Amino acid sequence: QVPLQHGAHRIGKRTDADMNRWRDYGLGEFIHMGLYSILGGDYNSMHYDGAAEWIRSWNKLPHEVYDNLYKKFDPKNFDPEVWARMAKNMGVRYVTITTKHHDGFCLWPSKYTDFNITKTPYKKDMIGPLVKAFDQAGIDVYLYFSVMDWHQADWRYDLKTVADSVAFNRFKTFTKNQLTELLTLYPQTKGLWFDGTWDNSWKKSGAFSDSLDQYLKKIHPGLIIGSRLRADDYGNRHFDANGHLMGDYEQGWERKIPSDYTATRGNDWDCIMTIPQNGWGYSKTWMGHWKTPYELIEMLAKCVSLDGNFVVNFGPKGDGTFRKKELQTADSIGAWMKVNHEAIYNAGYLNWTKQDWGYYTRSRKDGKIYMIVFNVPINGALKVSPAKKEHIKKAYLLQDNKTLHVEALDGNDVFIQLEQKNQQEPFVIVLETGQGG
Ligand SMILES: C[C@@H]1N[C@@H](C#Cc2ccccc2)[C@H](O)[C@@H]1O
Repeated sequence: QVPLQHGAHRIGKRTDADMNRWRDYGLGEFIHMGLYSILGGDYNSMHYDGAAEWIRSWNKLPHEVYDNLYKKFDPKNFDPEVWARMAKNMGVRYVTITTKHHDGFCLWPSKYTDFNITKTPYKKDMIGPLVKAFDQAGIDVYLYFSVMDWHQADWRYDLKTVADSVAFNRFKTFTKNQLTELLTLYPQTKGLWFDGTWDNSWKKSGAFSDSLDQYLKKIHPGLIIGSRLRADDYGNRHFDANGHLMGDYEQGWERKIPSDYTATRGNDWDCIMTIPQNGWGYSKTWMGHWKTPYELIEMLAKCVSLDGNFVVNFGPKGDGTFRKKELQTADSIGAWMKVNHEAIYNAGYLNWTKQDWGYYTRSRKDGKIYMIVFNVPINGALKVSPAKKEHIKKAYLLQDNKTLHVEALDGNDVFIQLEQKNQQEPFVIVLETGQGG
């Protein structure tokens, strides 16, 4: 073990009520809204082929032009109730909203920079009404905050000189002040989602990141912060030099999902996912493949089957409305969740052998086992190999309680026989098990 002052201070999962609630969410939503939403990935009739919220880094777009977009920011059709209703209908249980992305523009009336929403034609705070609307809809709110801030003169990518460190110390104070402001203005917030912490300046600030983490949890008990905030004594992020997770959950799964349970290292984690191939802020042109609702539902099932949560990203337009494709996706996922949420909420990993037909989840409430089926074999029989000493007593379709025939095979294995083989969408089978031979 490497001696560390600023490594993980807890080994293993958080087990308090706030974290248990986080663990049971299953499905979440991410929302990226900012100045980049105005451009939608385009400038001067050219399309930026990177992630739309990174357009300020495009060499064809002068920084001054981008930074002056605040003069045009006016989401006239923004209605927090509409955003909350969409999320509720989709079946999400937590939402993460950008308060400040890498460009440094604040969607709340920050008193620590004029680069904020009160200086725009819209003038009004967006974060407060959103936190209220989601909270009233019973959806927990998390605030995304980018440490990297391209607008702040004291931001540094690295600390090479004394002057760098003097400036970055001012920047760290600015950061702490803004975070204190967010938690004070929006006390309903359940957690902070940090981003923009990959540069050397922050990697060299492990002691500060540790003290900031502890300070934020002191002023906001129960606050949930993932592994993207901290760096250890040697600049390691997510996992310290001894391989221990620094954070309440692993926050590294951005547009990727663990291959199996081993890859989760037994930690809490969630996967954040874009509907297009890449790009989090609104883009007029979705490049590459657009994930279908069924692809997203399969990712959801896989994440929950591996003890994680799955978070789908939406990028509203500059006027505050969502593109049709995103509304349709939310509707489709919501329709599936209305029938099958029992296999997703309060559910997690089951240590049975993974089969080709889909994913197992096990309820953390009553131990019920669910088969989320995506691939029905030609023979219409779904193989199940329960763990030793567990045997299948009954199998039935969640959607209509129709009992299915369970055919005993060698040992403890069974075939669940499907009378109807031409399923048109993913479905769930509930298994009731018993102990014994
Ligand atoms: C949650 C996501 N993190 C941000 C990023 C990034 C990024 C930066 C460099 C290389 C690869 C990815 C994206 O802009 C979005 O906010």
